[in-house]
Amino acid sequence: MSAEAEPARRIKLAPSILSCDFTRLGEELSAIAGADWAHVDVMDGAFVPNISFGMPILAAARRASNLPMDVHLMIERPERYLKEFAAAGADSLTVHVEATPHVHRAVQQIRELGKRAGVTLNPGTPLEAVRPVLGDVDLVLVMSVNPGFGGQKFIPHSLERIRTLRRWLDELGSEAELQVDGGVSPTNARAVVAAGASVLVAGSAVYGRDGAQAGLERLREALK
Ligand SMILES: O=C(CO)[C@@H](O)[C@H](O)COP(=O)(O)O
Ligand SMILES: [Fe+2]
Repeated sequence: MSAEAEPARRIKLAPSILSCDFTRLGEELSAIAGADWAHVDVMDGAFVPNISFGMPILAAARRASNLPMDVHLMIERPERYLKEFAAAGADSLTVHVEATPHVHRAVQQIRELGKRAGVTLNPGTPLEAVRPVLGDVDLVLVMSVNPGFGGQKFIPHSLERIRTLRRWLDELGSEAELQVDGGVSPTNARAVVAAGASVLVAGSAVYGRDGAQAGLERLREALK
């Protein structure tokens, strides 16, 4: 039976703390204790047109929560900082193919640091760009918005890209997680999972309205 007909895999939820209230970081992390991972968006103002935060905030989040820290590096030449982010508490480190000419080396370095190695690409980048490293990663992230900001609208064509990557991973016999990030909400979560995603990132849909606990619950309900 195809993934389209019946998504059988256990779906992980990874709320993005980019949308949380930073004055209450500890409480905002406690509110998502029922999630699977905390998604940590690092932006450098060069690779993307926004600056978020770096190692000190990751280290604080690490101290405040037992959740695995899933770090999405939207920074130029991420290999310069992998060691520091690993030391600050990252459990997974995801790099953009557009951000380095040495994506394979970066992935190798992440694994040598003992962390989950992830690769990702912008919505406008052909999927072929990640294909050579699919057998070497623990996670593939499909960006379903242009990276840089929370609260954007899901790009519908992303569903096709998720389906293709799911097929490629299955053909390789890869157990890598297929993560989707950007505009994920209770409205589209089922379709994203049906297309083959195993990890959903959600920022504004979790932290946006009436508290993260309720937001997380709505997302889970939508998947039932
Ligand atoms: O990496 C990014 C944005 O660049 C994301 O992780 C966002 O933080 C997700 O936020 P929503 O689109 O779910 O509001
Ligand atoms: Fe992200």
